Amino acid sequence: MQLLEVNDLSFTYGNHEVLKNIDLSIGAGEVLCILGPNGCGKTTLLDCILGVHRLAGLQVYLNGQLLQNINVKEKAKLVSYIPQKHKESFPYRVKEIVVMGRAPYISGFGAPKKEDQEIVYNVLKSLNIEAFAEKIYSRLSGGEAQLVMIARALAQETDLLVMDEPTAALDFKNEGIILSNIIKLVKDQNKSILMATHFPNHAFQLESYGVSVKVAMMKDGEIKYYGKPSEVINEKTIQDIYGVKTQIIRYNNKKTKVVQHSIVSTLE
Ligand SMILES: Nc1ncnc2c1ncn2[C@@H]1O[C@H](COP(=O)(O)OP(=O)(O)OP(=O)(O)O)[C@@H](O)[C@H]1O
Repeated sequence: MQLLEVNDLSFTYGNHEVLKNIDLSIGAGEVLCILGPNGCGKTTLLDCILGVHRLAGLQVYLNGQLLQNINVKEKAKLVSYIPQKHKESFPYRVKEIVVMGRAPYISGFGAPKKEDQEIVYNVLKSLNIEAFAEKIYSRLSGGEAQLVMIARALAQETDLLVMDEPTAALDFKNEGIILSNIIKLVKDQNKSILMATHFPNHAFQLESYGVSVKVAMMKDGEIKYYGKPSEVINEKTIQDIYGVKTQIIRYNNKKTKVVQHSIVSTLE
């Protein structure tokens, strides 16, 4: 059974058809990267899967259960969401933000138990950010805040994590830190990740580090190419999707000792 299965999903805003006949699936320990130009429907697709948009038919299954049949609390135990940017005006401490991930396990008006606090500490430790615990979340840098969002999702203990452009607005170093953590989550903890990204090279990098990764390349609300990064991302498909000329470079990744692909745009 797949963790996530999407069958023939179409979605319209008013009479604007934004998603057309989307099929995809994610199993345990797999990553699916959604690639595609601005406005092609990536966020709408994530929102349909998260249940933000109401669906009427039999299109989305989480852990074998039809999305509409899962109540909010149960859904929060199956899938967690890591937003692109998260603004928090109240001066919460990091540990308070992360403990919010425990909400589906806390009953009614109950407070987090010792066990919840331990889980929070353990996830902060697993991401090497335990030193942030007492810091005020809204004062963190973009990269630090993104790690805290990942920590909150891990505290939620779901097998599937949905990320909307997890490295948007991050500098080169922080982008690498987030990607390494994604690799660890999948390889060490068998997590599954659905992520929208603007960077085809992210998919190549995950592949070269031995992650089981696929890409869905979208254009105008449709998935036009679907498969392993090294099999579907190339000069032709990128030209079709984004309308830009590129060149794929292949080189030996000294760390992984495998041939890694990288795509660069060739400016005209
Ligand atoms: N709430 C809405 N009501 C009407 N149209 C919307 C709404 N949200 C998005 N759209 C439209 O749906 C299309 C897909 O938008 P979406 O945000 O899913 O694209 P995206 O691929 O995530 O874009 P980006 O890469 O810029 O984040 C766009 O044409 C957008 O204008």
